Amino acid sequence: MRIALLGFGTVGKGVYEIIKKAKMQTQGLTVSRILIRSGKKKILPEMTDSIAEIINDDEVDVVVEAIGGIEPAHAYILEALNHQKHVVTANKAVIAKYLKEFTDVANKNHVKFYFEASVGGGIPWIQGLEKALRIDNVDCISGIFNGTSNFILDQMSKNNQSFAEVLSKAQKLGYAENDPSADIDGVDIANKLCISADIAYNIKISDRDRLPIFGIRNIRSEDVRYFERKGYLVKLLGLTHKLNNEYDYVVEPALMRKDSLEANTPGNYNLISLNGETIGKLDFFGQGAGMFPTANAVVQDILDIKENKQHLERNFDEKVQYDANIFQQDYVVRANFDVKDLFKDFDLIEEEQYVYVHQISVGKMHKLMDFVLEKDPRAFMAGLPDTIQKNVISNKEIVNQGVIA
Ligand SMILES: NC(=O)C1=CN([C@@H]2O[C@H](COP(=O)(O)OP(=O)(O)OC[C@H]3O[C@@H](n4cnc5c(N)ncnc54)[C@H](OP(=O)(O)O)[C@@H]3O)[C@@H](O)[C@H]2O)C=CC1
Ligand SMILES: N[C@@H](CC=O)C(=O)O
Repeated sequence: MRIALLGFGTVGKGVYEIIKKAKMQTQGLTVSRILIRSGKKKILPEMTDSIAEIINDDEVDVVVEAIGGIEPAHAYILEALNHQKHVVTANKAVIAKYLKEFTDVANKNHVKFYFEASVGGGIPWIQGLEKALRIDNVDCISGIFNGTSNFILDQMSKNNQSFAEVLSKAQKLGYAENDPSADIDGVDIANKLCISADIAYNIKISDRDRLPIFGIRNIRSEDVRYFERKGYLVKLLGLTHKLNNEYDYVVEPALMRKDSLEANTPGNYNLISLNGETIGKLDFFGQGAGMFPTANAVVQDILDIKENKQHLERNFDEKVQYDANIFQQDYVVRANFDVKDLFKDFDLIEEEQYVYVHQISVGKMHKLMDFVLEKDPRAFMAGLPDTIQKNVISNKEIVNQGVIA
């Protein structure tokens, strides 16, 4: 099986190295072409700067897209599929946007489009989710989906290092995105949660602007210390529930009890959980970022193609509506002005520079935080998932509160 790598950065190099090792299972795999940018030195004989050369090479069976970003990745993937080449990618940004289009084009051309590495790095999460869906409806997905932000929060907590110091370390280790703001502002998690929800609920999330996303850009060492004194570690979580024909969705910092699985997820590790009707809560744990864990997942997809292993078929056509207010929970806010008036409709407790807001819906909280940020762009907030419950002003029945309850 002949493979063309598009991009020779962290992931591309990792795939190349794993395949070169030629272990029993990877025998028969050859990297025959590598796309690099024009003007870059061709240090390997397989290197080319011509995408047309790759697309028109009849001997290339699988194209691995590892350049990242939206364009030209989107165009290259479509070209490869339309030339009857299987495609494997780790690029969650482009998949979150075009999963349905890629799936349709792959089906039309009778080739595979596989993307295990795009969510959870080396963790077999997509396959685990798809396997759960063979039997169960999945009504909750939650967890730590980003290695860089988890690494930052972990190091800030364990080594008392500053945010900037640890971010630069995560970049050197190859965990962070080209533009690391995607990692720290929650956008990378939002992409991974969209892909997971698309598969779990068989939908296409398109209106991304409505989704509540709050990152860890504003967290300070003093916040980390204060929450630790209260018995919590801060984690950046993604969470979605499905209730009948509605789903919610949020990316936000959360205070996790020190003995929880999330609090004990270290470094670049991810912990992703689902809740299924008969399987109950199922947790997936492993390295969510980095060269070899990610490349490992890419090579697993290539082997699945070689062995003609089918993944779950989805048409992403279910009609499930987004609702920002299915659940409510307690939140804590830090701002440099008095926020009590803004949250006057809720029970409040003030402690040091923090205000705890009792039982506010996720959608309402994120809306009010937009006002807080207008006055104090450095303000921070975190949810307390231990307190999550069905929104009292909604009369929806909770069938199952899922993994976080
Ligand atoms: N790193 C990780 O831990 C993980 C990464 N991913 C995803 O994998 C993908 C690749 O990430 P990663 O390897 O870390 O990124 P890198 O930036 O390390 O590598 C990308 C490579 O692609 C090259 N490239 C970019 N555009 C082009 C182009 N138009 N033509 C040819 N080459 C191009 C870049 O060249 P140049 O250096 O010249 O810009 C670079 O060498 C991304 O989508 C990322 O989100 C997914 C899971 C984990
Ligand atoms: N930047 C991402 C890489 C893997 O998806 C992360 O840190 O998780």
